[in-house]
Amino acid sequence: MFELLDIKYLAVSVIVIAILKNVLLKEQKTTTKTRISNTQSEMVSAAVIQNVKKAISSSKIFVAHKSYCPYCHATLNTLLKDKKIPESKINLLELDTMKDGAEVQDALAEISGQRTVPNIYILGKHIGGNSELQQLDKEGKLDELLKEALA
Ligand SMILES: N[C@@H](CCC(=O)N[C@@H](CS)C(=O)NCC(=O)O)C(=O)O
Repeated sequence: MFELLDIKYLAVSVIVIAILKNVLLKEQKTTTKTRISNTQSEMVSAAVIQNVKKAISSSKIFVAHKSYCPYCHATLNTLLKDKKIPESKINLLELDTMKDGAEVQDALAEISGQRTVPNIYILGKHIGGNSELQQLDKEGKLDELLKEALA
């Protein structure tokens, strides 16, 4: 009688362990898949990086910005209103409204090490964001740079 019960318990235990093992294995597989797809979605394609580099190097002034960003508004105010740079002389990329803006932002982060906007380049040289632009202006170096860019 006892022996029969023991065998029953043993059989039930083996089944429970097998089910648990199966569930754990399935969970592990899903986690690995999620990690792989996350990595892939964070990758910027070489073609996009190449295109962004080309846009930077072929622009006298390059500003990646976002429509709602107050730092971007300050930068554009400085360049367009204070410094009277014609809009046609600035390569303006509005990342939140353009197609592929998120990818361009990823590429910019890769190229310049800066993820935030505005992301400013003058004559292919990375200036930084709005703080750096305003600092250059305070130091009296911005006018010279802009003059050189528009010469
Ligand atoms: N210190 C920076 C601040 C820029 C900043 O924080 N920009 C925000 C938008 S207003 C940003 O880029 N956030 C991340 C994002 O939009 O992806 C500067 O002066 O440019």
